[in-house]
Amino acid sequence: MEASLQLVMNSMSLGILCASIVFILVGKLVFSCWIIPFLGYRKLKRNGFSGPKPSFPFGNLNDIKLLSSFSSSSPLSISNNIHSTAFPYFAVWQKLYGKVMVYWLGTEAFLYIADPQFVKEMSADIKGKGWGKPNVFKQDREPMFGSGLVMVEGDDWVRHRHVITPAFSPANLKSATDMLDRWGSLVSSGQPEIDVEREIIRTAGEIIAKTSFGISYGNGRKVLEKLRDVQITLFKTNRYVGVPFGKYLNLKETLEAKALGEEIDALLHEIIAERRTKIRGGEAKDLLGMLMADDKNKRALTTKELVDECKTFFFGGHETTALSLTWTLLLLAIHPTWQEELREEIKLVVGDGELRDVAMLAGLKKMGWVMNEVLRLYPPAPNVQRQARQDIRVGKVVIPNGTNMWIDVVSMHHDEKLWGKDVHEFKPERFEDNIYGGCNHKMGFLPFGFGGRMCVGRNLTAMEYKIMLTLILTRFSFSLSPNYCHEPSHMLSLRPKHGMPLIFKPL
Ligand code: HEM
Repeated sequence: MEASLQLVMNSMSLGILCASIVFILVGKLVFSCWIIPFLGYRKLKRNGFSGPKPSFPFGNLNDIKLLSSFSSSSPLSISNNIHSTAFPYFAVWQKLYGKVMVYWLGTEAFLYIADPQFVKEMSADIKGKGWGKPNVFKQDREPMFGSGLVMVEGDDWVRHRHVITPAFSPANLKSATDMLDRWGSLVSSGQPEIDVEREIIRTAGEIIAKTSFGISYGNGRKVLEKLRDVQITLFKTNRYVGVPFGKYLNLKETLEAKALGEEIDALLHEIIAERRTKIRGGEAKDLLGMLMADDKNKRALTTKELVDECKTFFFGGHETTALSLTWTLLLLAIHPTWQEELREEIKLVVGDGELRDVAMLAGLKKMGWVMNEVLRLYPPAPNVQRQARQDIRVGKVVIPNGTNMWIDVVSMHHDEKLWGKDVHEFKPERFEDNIYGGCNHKMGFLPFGFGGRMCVGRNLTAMEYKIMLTLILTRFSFSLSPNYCHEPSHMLSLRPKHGMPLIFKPL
């Protein structure tokens, strides 16, 4: 009798324990998925920020999908007025709620900002180290960037940036010449149409693999191909970023990205291990070598940090530069007078010789204007992201601690009020005497971001851009293929959705 009473008591306590655990778990879930976002919503509203009404648990994801489905592409007309094509939902919401408003990715609030004065005021007192990067993207994009420089924060960011910045020295760009040889043989074999997007991304990948990691394209290509696969997987339109348990709604994509991320890590571990043996032999001239040379220093990066930085640089170091060249070739193909202007400038600065001396690049001034104008009209990094790590006062309003921020660079670069009536025209001369291109606000032109977290690779990019464009312009003239279909689209970077076929003629 006593034994069976004990058994009942035991199973009751077990039942109570299980019920308590379930209660706590459900409570935690409701708190993090519903109460916290709801309190955040109220705080943002109290501060006067409005925006499209979110629904639980998807936020505005369904509106984004719906409005994106109306976006159009056209094989015939090429307009540089791209904001409503690439970001139709922001274009619609901006008209309704203004240039600073709130939208929701699942249960994550994002403060959308397309007003340079607001960017200036919100960043006035915050140093690079004080900014966060949205946790929701850190988790989602872990297979691509890990905790590399783009995502890392606080004292770790200071340490990474300190180790990395000096490593940006003039790079070996021989592979650009190899690309042009490849194009030359394609043209002479009777195939004058080339998809320059694919070709240039390949070459820029080759350059970063060689110059930053001292590895052959063969090895680098494996990493780049897998990074590209992760990018495609992560940017499939049907994903639920920000939705609680969203990764389980996209289980196939989540597992695919994770597996690819692990394969990339394994390849990079191999490359790093190989370099460790070489460095002992005294070879440390490229980015990876320099990042590893400090191994005994207490600021040195761990192997996991090195792997993450390699991923970051492999990706960040080739795609943006390649896209700036790709969009340049589009604009030069439809503005042949600018092709001629640049050829004339090259003749004056470089003569008939070869562009060997990096100092010559500074003389290519018009090419610099063209690069800035392309980065204005088609910024390869179309937005800059931050997360508040403290309450931030901007005039009368407060951005609450933890708020994600999405700064819409494309919108600011295409804002008639900032640039004037000719805002959508390709006019490189607007940068002739003015590094801000005549924009009436200094924070209105942000192709490389702003403040302490501004892009570390911007000087390398300018160099690579000028060398590659000089090589292309002195060997070929080019025009647009009738097969080109103009649809700039957002897949982390701003890219031509249907590639960039051009017709090349050797000079
Ligand atoms: C046209 C070419 C490029 C564009 C448009 C571009 C754009 C950007 C932008 C907008 C940011 C964010 C800045 C911010 O948060 O304020 C960034 C950061 C970064 N970029 Fe670039 N980038 C380019 C080329 C490169 C290259 C060639 C490399 C490396 C070789 C590179 C490596 C990085 C890294 C590591 C960061 C993170 C910096 C930090 O948070 O401290 N980028 N870039």
